[in-house]
Amino acid sequence: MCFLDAQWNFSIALDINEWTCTSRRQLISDRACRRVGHANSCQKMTKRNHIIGIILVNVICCFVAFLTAVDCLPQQPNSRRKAIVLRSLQQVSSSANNSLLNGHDTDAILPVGEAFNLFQSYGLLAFNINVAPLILVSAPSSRAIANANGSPTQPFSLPLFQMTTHPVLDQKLYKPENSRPHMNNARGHQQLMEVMDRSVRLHLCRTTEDLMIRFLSGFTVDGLSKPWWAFAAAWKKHVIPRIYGVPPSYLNDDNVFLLVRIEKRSIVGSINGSMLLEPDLMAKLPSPSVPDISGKVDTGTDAGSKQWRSAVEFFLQFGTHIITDYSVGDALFQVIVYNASSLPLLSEKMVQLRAEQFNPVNATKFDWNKLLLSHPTPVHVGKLQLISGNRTLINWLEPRLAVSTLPETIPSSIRLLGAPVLFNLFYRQMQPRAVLKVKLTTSFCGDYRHEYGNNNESNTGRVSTQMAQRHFVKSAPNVGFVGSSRSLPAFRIVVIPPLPSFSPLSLSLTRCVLVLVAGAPVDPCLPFSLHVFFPFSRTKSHLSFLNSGIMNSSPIKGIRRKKSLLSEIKVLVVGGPSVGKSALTVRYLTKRYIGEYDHQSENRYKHEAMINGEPVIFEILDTCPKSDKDLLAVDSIQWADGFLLVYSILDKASFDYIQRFRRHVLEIRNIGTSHGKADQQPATASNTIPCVLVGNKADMVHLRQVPTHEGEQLAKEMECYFAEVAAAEQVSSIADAFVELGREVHSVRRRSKPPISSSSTHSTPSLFDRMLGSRSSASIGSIRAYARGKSDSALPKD
Ligand SMILES: Nc1nc2c(ncn2[C@@H]2O[C@H](COP(=O)(O)OP(=O)(O)OP(=O)(O)O)[C@@H](O)[C@H]2O)c(=O)[nH]1
Repeated sequence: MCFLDAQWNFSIALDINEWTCTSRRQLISDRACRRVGHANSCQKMTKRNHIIGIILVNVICCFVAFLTAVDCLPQQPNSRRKAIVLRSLQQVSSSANNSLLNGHDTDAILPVGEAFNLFQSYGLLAFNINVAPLILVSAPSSRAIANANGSPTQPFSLPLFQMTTHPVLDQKLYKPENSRPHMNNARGHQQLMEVMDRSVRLHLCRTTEDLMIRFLSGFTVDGLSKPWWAFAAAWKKHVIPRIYGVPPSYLNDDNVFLLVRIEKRSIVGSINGSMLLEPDLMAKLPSPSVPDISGKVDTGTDAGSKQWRSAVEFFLQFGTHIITDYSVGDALFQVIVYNASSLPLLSEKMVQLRAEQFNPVNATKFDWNKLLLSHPTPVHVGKLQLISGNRTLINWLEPRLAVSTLPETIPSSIRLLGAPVLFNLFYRQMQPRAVLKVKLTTSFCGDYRHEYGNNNESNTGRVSTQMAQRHFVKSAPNVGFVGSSRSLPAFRIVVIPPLPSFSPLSLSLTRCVLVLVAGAPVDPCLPFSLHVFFPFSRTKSHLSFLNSGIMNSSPIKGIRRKKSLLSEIKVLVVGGPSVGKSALTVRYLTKRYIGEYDHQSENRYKHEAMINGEPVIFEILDTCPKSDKDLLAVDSIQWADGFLLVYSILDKASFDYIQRFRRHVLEIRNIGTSHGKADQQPATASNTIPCVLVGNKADMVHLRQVPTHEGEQLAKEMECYFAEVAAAEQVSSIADAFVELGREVHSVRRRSKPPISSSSTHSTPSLFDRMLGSRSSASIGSIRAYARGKSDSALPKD
């Protein structure tokens, strides 16, 4: 609970949308404060929030302690991040000042220097949550919400920086290459040759560092002659093999590496302008009234150690970077490992390859695999990986690229070079889901920008702080720049994106304020500290961290309503393995697509939504069948009020699964009717079992195995809603499916008389309870015990 002792009262702008209770509580505070129009109300609210906060902190700390004890939490960084998430959920309770922030309803409080990564679907570089300091302002300003009578308010906080976000997936910028070149005419060959020429790269890397340089070649930071250090500084030793898809024993200098990379840059953009500093605050900057920070920052030998009085001072001293250029797309890569003694032969072959220039006309004459996989024979062929982490496409590609030139059959990306038709098909499937290039440029205060270009003064991989600062002092006295000293191992990169507004349908790349801190250890007193995370660090624990984030941040905690007003809808998400059930569920809950999900266990979530103008709580059970044959336990089926039936349009077997599941449910229902309701008319599935049918992965229509009309036909038979969706790309259509299911459950409930008494609303018997009578009620008991979390019973009453 050390964070409770934190002296600072800085804030971050945290885009956690509706899946945190903090924003909701913040909203409530804000609205209440505006209604009353008096600062006292904020204080009262704050007091109450504070008490609730402390209680929740205690509960959550116990939970974290428990997880740590059972070793569920990953090592320090993740657990630290987890603690930060939890902390963020609580600290808003002391955010009276925040309620004065106009237009910052979704802000939450984290101490400056704390942040964690939420956005894992950005490919190589995942951006992180804002840690912009609030500064205390003692006089009212134009941005402050003054009292109704215009009298001066109490001191309040404002964020130091206001920055815009930039939509990097702007549909206007994205031009999907849909037309397939006609392979049988010269123009088609020419087109394909051009595509291959610009997208295929083979890099012979003599050392592991060489490999890293090639791997991170799209990421640059002005002023750094070796920018990869900045980006790779966050790579943990044990994560690096996973990043390359090569076992650790091969990553040494006894070997050389061939990096095969096929890249598709769908969107290339640049961002003009720069960070804005609040004009009100700019005037106050020389002596901002901020809480004292007694932290000590070790900036290495270049800059020396210094006591930083405030975050602002630190910032002024060290300056910032923002993103000025970026590109979004996807890239396939594979690392092939050879013994170092093969280097001369490999170099010779590379020359030969370059001479051929991947011309598809010539490509067919070549046995590319023989050329690169037979002689010299690699000691290891790494995994095929896509930077975006899109496993579906890799699963599709792997069998098509299998070669048996080696002792075992291994998918080889080199095969694509000799198979233009396959290359073309694959290339068109690559979607813009990963950030492939980022250029960070020094910027400050809107009108200043300087580019170092290639800085030859420092060839150590670290910019010379003294040199940078000399420059800044000359040209812009307020701007500083920090580099790492030679004595320290690497840069720590600090990304401070501002007020992220990740719109549901378009990926927004937040322009980052970035502070490079000389390889200093994370210092709790350091104003800004953060790692850059990579998609390959999506370990199981990382995923469970994310899941637990969703769980812990259940909006239920923030609902201030009588329980009985909220009806509960239990939804079972059903479908064969890997159809995208988790992707759909997480997309609905968080509006985000992560790419990889926990396949080992069922996950249960709660989420508040409006159905027909009424608030409801969706309790969603994301199932996890072991195989196509696993049609789920009867208990789970009985538990549900409705089913979200998911199949993948790329997988006929998953469509068949839905049909088998439907029969299974009907059989269970027949058991129910034969036991207790034999005299009843057998109802159709549709009028008793609310369900919706969803065909997922509609973004990959080229690989479709289930035609739309078959989905429609099945939905017609079940008399239910049907849609083809893509969890990877859509939000609203997925939300529609859930809402539609909620409506269906409501209408079935209305049809089934007698109406449910208000006292039992919270534990509304499921449809199967009602159909199967007491037998099922008893069996559900155990599940209910789980479903009734503490958070429910602790709901404050109006
Ligand atoms: N292209 C594409 N891939 C998707 C989509 N939805 C999910 N995936 C991918 O499909 C794979 C499986 O997704 P999951 O959400 O784990 O599927 P699941 O049904 O929960 O899997 P199990 O838990 O094993 O039953 C992952 O690699 C996802 O990235 C989609 O709309 N489009």
